[in-house]
Amino acid sequence: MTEQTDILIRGARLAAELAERGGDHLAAAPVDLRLSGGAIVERTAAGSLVPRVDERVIEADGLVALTGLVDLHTHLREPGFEQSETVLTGTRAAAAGGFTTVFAMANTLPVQDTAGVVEQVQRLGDAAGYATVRPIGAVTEDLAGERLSEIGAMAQSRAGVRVFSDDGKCVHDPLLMRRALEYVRTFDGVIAQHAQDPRLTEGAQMNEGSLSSELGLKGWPAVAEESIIARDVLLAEHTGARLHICHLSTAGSVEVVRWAKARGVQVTAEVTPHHLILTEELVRSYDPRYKVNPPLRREEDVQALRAAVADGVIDIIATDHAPHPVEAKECEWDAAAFGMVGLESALPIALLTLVQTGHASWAELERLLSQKPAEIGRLDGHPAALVPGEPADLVLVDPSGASAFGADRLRGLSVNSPFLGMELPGRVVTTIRRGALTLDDGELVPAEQVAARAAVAGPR
Ligand SMILES: NC(=O)N[C@@H](CC(=O)O)C(=O)O
Ligand SMILES: [Zn+2]
Ligand SMILES: [Zn+2]
Repeated sequence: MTEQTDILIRGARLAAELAERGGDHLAAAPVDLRLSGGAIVERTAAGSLVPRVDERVIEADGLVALTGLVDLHTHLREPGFEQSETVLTGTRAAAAGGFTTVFAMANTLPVQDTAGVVEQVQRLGDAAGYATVRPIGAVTEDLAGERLSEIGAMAQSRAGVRVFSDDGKCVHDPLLMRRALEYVRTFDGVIAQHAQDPRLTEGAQMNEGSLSSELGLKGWPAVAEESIIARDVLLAEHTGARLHICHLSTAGSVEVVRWAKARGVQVTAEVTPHHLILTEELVRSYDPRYKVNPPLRREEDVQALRAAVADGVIDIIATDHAPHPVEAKECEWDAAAFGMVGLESALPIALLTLVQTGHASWAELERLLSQKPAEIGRLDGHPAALVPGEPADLVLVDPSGASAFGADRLRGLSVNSPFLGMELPGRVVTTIRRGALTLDDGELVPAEQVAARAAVAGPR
């Protein structure tokens, strides 16, 4: 059972060859792909490769193949919050969503602010085997915003951390932010900022505007996000370091990032699937499933974010998968936790909001969800394309039709998805990591089998 089986994928269409926006996913010529020893070894026109004895054949007619998805913003919750998610359960959700790598946010307990903790998280990921886990290091000790964490030790550790973030909290002190940028610049790292001015958002519960007044909930102004982004792009310019902005949520943030990019600042930006579709109107229900940080904004913001993906101001889609236990969500709005799970719904929402609306082609989707996040995170061992010689990390998607997104689609420990019950396109059919199946015809491969394969392959 544990030895590596070769895989023959027959008749897949490659996302990379579907470069036209609004085009038909059958427009590309189908290909056969042979995977062996963890790599892609052959690629030919469909119908040319003959299955070998013992080779696993996957019929992919009508399916689109992308390089494995990479999430630069996942909360795996372990260590410390294992009732919400663990590295194992979170990476199972990742595999179900077509992800082969996740970057694990640092707001664990203990916080991922030492070499020991990041190495522990990476080891748990290696052992589980469902996805490559790349820990993110905290910028400040205990996320307290007072002293820089052991950034150098985490970068030099076995985990080789390149992404640092206090996500959940903003690095608010400009001097600390400056020092952190100067530090990561020395080894080509990046600071991923959760842009939220804490003073402007004290007690905030939803987007600030006429609706927050109407509902009597304390507002979260757009300027609380935009002012931090404006400051930080200037600090990035001053230091010459790389800056990444987490979960952009307002039209104004897009304009600030556009301005910075035009000046040549090394800034990249992410948007979550939920901010590409949901608006503050949902808060009228007072259903805490819609409570998230940053808050759901206005329709104009949703449209501006989609347009920013289309014109390249926004670089990537990241899930901000934020699992919370039932008690933290089935309560009054004010008392509920901020956050939504998102790994399993990311690709369907991206198809619905970007590909089906003509904002992005399939080829661009592969950049948004795989190539560019890998580049920002300086991820080693990620395939640049589905061509011979590259690692066999890939996903097969069935874009035809739509179906109700049910709780059965959620494979992590928590069920706080805002998309339950929605008709969504795009079923993730097969996920392959390092040449081994993690998701097989919509079903997760059993944990023992995935772990045994991962043990044979060794840590990446
Ligand atoms: N997005 C959220 O609403 N919550 C995140 C923190 C964060 O991403 O800021 C969490 O850790 O729960
Ligand atoms: Zn955040
Ligand atoms: Zn987050």
